Amino acid sequence: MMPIPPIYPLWSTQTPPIYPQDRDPTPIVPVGCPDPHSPQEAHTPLAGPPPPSLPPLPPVTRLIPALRPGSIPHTSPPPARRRRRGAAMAKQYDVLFRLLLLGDSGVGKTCLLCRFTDSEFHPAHISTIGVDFKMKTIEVDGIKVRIQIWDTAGQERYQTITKQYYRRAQGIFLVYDISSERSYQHIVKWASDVDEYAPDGVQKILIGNKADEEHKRQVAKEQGLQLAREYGMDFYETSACSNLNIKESFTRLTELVLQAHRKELEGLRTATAPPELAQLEEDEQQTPGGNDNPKNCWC
Ligand SMILES: Nc1nc2c(ncn2[C@@H]2O[C@H](COP(=O)(O)OP(=O)(O)OP(=O)(O)O)[C@@H](O)[C@H]2O)c(=O)[nH]1
Repeated sequence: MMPIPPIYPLWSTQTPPIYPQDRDPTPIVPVGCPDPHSPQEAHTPLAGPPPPSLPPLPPVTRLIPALRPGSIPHTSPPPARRRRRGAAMAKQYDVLFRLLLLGDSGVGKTCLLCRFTDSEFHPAHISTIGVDFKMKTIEVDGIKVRIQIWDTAGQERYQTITKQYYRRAQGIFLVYDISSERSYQHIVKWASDVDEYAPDGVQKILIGNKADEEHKRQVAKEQGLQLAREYGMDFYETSACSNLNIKESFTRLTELVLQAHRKELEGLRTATAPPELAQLEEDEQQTPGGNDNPKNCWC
């Protein structure tokens, strides 16, 4: 029979002895360190004289690259790798640029994106945190256009982050929900933020989403058209749920961006490398959100 160990209350100042049966047979090895008990990792001393002492390491001046506003978060590949990947992608597209989805929380920005890139619709609302993106290549007027579509969080608290992405967009969707008068009224505020933070000449279109919810409609189609006219924008009523005008609206904004950058795109067919209006930052497989988790963020 094993002796019964004494009970040590939590408030006891006495250190309890370690009984052999209490010892953890597996030593704790910090993650990332070689396991000193693993035969493969065992350290074998080198034969011969001890190695000469190494020169002192230079002082570490910067461990983490500074993140400029609107720059690529720390997950982005180094420039050389990006260039190589750009070259590898060269055969697959003629031009690359970036579109941004803006609008109140819950208007359906993520659903529009998922419907367009993956032909999927998610009935649950999981709020985007910060920003996320997906990519898709489409052909417009015989030009293969690779588009990065950035999905931003509609919630007020993320707007300091999301505004940093405006300035690198070539095209912007301003999205409201036809069943929410409030989201329609807020378009004025979104448009004024775009004027303030996005580059001159950025292309915009207005989207009234959830057009399938006719019974809940609070914003007449005419109101959408009127607002779009005031801002000089194209207008679409869409439904991510029933796949109404999704391809049409994404293709239209792409066309507008192409038209706006016609000069830069001249000689496209003779160019050796595709012009990149936006830098190719990551391919889909490597986005933190990936294509599997559209709600992950880069913030
Ligand atoms: N009926 C209907 N529901 C939609 C449509 N688009 C989105 N929804 C629903 O609206 C809710 C919000 O959609 P999201 O795409 O997550 O909204 P969001 O604008 O990305 O929201 P944030 O990430 O918080 O900014 C979800 O429950 C969706 O299923 C649509 O076209 N029709």
